[in-house]
Amino acid sequence: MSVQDLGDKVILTHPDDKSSTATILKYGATVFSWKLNGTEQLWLSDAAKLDGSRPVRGGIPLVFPVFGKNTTDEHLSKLPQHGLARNSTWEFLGQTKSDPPTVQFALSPDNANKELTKLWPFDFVLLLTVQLGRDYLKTDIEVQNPSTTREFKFNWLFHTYLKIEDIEGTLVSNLVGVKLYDQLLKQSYIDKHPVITISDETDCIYQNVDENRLIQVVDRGQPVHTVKRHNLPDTVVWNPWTEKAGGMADFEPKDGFLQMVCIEPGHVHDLITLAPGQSWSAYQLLYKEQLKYQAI
Ligand SMILES: O=P(O)(O)OC[C@H]1O[C@H](O)[C@H](O)[C@@H](O)[C@@H]1O
Repeated sequence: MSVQDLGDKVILTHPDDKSSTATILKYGATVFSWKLNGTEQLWLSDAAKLDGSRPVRGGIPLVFPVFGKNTTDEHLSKLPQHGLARNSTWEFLGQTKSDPPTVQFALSPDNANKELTKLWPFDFVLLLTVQLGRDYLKTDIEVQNPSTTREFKFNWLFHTYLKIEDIEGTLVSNLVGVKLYDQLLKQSYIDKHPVITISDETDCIYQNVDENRLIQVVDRGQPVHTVKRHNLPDTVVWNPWTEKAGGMADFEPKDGFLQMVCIEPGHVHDLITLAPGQSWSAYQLLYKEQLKYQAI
């Protein structure tokens, strides 16, 4: 059975390898587990809420229609950090393919968090497609504007928590030479480091990253994760480190930041404007690839 609907969550099992699975919570349409040959690829806090009481701390939370906290847009500025997609229960539309197992989820004002759609009163349809490949996990998003009269502006981001052995031996590659906005320093600069190493709180938005750059998480010389993006020009690299992790009630264990790094593909450097009747789509592909240091 390659797709099981268990009520609050859906489990995909690859037909060629029963130990490769993906589990999606309908709340937030959050992929909170991706096992490849039985090995978990995503980091999930031990204190993550999976009961719909708050966004999932880990996996791949979905960020829409705003990344972070907007302070300028009349409506977006009323929404909580990261918007309403991750704290709404999506409708499971069912299986679109059995091999590779592929399923779809939908969100609109009909089923989105009512308190939040009051604050952001626009008509929208989100369609998330999750595909479990033999050695990859692909998440596609389509954002539709069904209105015939009103445009809306939005950000989109896959807030992906990647599981690693040890942050001290890990680096992130192929972002050299990219302009970033450092959310901690509140400064923009070009990252001239050949690779990113993380030894403290890190919160950087890499902007307009060439789509041909394969972002790799490399653990002691071995690429453990490769992230390919389509139509997602920006990538946030985030690690809360000790103090911030200590301040998050749903972040456990408190030293769990040593086993995770967030690589978050999105469109966040500015707002996308979607005209009436138009749609926008993008995807994130997580897969295994040999080491590829690129100079783009
Ligand atoms: O705690 P959350 O609302 O899930 O946000 C967690 C993090 O998300 C992103 O990575 C932002 O760049 C960070 O500034 C933020 O702390």
